[in-house]
Amino acid sequence: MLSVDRLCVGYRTKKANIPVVRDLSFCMESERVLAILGPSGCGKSTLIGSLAGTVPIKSGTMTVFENGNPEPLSPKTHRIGVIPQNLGLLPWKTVRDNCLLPLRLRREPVTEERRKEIREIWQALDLMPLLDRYPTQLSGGQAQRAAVARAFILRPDLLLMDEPFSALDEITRQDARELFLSLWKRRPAVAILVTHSIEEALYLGHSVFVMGKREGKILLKTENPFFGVSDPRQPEYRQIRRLLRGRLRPDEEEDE
Ligand SMILES: Nc1ncnc2c1ncn2[C@@H]1O[C@H](COP(=O)(O)OP(=O)(O)OP(=O)(O)O)[C@@H](O)[C@H]1O
Repeated sequence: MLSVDRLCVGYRTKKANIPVVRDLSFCMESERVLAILGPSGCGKSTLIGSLAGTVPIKSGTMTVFENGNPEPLSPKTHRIGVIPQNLGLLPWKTVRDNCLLPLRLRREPVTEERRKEIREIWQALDLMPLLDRYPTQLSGGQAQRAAVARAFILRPDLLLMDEPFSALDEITRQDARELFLSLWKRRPAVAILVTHSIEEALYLGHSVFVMGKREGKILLKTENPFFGVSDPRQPEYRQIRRLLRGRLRPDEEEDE
């Protein structure tokens, strides 16, 4: 389980302090995906960065409970798989080396069993013919698949995804979502997905948050019974979609 309690994060520039997230609290059970929606600039990437350990927090706690024992979330002690907005592939390394880098940094031995699993991930993502290419030699969709592979190869305890499929056309995007889901089901981790797509949030999130423009406030939290359901036609689906759409409109924030 992941617990975030009264998290405050901001940036300091030469001229000002910029508070971005204030007193944000939420809890996630194991093996769940949380999808976060919110207007541009509301602090979604900042939250992802805080959880990944790349953006320093001002106050608050982020705790992982394993077998009931609390431990502060840290990239040193936890496996945190990140798919950042820019994918974060190193241009001077091949797809193979990019994918294996997190394991090498952690000095993890690649056992025969692990090697088999890595191969299966590459095969599932159709990366085998691309392993010796460099990121600049990949299409947007191929690069995205390499970033997804890299995150899953780590066997993450926590998987953080910042608009991982945003650069893809609609058909490739649908394929990428399905691939993500099948990989996640094999080895379910606590996962947080930032997206601008309501449909994507409802396909990939067990629960969905809508963040507001001001101070990373959560305007709406909803459970989503349509996780992994493609082409839902039930009225309840349309109802949740309408609710989320309404909450994403800027003028809806004022009445909170
Ligand atoms: N390094 C930084 N220094 C100063 N301000 C920053 C920095 N990074 C982000 N910000 C500011 O923090 C706020 C939140 O940015 P963030 O990238 O978290 O938003 P976001 O919700 O992910 O946006 P988008 O949907 O456009 O990606 C914005 O006002 C942004 O200008």
